[in-house]
Amino acid sequence: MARYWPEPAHTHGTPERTGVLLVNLGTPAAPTAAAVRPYLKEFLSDPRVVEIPRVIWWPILNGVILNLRPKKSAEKYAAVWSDAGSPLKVHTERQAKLLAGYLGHAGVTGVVVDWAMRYGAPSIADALVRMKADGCSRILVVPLYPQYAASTTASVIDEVARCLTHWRNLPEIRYVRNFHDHPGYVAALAKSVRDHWAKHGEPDQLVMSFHGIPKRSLDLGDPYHCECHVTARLLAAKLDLPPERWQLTFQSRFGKAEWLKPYTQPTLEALGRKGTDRVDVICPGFASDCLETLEEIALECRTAFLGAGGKAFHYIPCLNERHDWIAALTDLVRSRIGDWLEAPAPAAERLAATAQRARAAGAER
Ligand SMILES: C=CC1=C(C)c2cc3[nH]c(cc4nc(cc5[nH]c(cc1n2)c(C)c5CCC(=O)O)C(CCC(=O)O)=C4C)c(C)c3C=C
Ligand SMILES: [Fe+2]
Ligand SMILES: [Fe+2]
Repeated sequence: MARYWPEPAHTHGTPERTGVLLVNLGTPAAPTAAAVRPYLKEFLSDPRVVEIPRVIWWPILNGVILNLRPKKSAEKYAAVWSDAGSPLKVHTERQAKLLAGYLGHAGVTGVVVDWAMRYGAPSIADALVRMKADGCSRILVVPLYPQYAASTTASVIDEVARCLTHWRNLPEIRYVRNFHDHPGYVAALAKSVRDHWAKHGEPDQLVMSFHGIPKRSLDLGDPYHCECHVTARLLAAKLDLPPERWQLTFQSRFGKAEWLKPYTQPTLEALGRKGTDRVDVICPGFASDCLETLEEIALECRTAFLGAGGKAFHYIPCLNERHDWIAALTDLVRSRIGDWLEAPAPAAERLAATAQRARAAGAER
């Protein structure tokens, strides 16, 4: 008698697998105005990012902004672009590859790790289709933003949900909401600072600069501001820094409205003016170096601080491919998918299907 072990019908013969999807913000395909324009259009059309009524925002976006900003932004991108491409994309892809390796090393086998960008390519839609083809019936989405913000984290979840509106047979989905206080992430940040100081000595002041958001978002209940403060306090505590040796600032203001304060560049200029010799800046809200860190901080803010009278400016890189950070990410992912790995859900279905086939085979005999 032929014996076989049927796959659960609903997977149509493909195995049940767990997928992990890392998502970052997105970046243009090239450092040119022609490539920056469609990227900015997609990004700034997201109602999670610009919360102004469309009738007002649309003419501003399609008029002034998309005519003037692409050229200026492209020049900034050109200053940080590498042979491998946009730093944000390069680091995110490497992080995904490393995570897959670390999970395997930790004995977590058979997990599909993929990566995508919220805006531009590679898209979340394509990643979900690839993961489905790979047999992923459970997917953990990991927005690579340590601090939750509606404009970033929630926007990733919106997009995942939007993509799945076209599907019939949905995977089980979970997402990491934040990891601003994850001990491994904070320890990796602290170690990256200590590594820098071991080589270059200590500064007078450590500035922790986070990407800003409009102040209105805080007033409406966005937890981002508080989560940035928690990360900063945890990092300062791990470094044993007294309050007078560090401060938190917000960078990358966009538009004319008030954003979270204090603003990074004016703070650095004030430090330069009042005679602070050396400032180190770290950007703990970015898991990867990108335009906002490499251009705005490491180039523009350096010039501003030195121009205001500062003597030395050090930029401490993002966690990027650091071993301790990828280990923390592995730990974070494992903690969220552990039950998916331990208890293979199809077992009950398999047994039921096998019993049914056995009964049917018996009836035929
Ligand atoms: C780290 C978290 C981020 C938050 C919060 C965030 C909010 C936010 N950003 C804009 C507008 C722009 N941001 C741009 C670049 C950019 N932003 C983040 C991260 C956050 N943004 C990253 C990682 C990057 C870099 C992308 C890269 O390719 O390297 C840009 C594009 C560049 C430019 O033209 O200045 C814009 C525009 C808003 C309006 C906002 C909150 C409402
Ligand atoms: Fe941004
Ligand atoms: Fe707060």
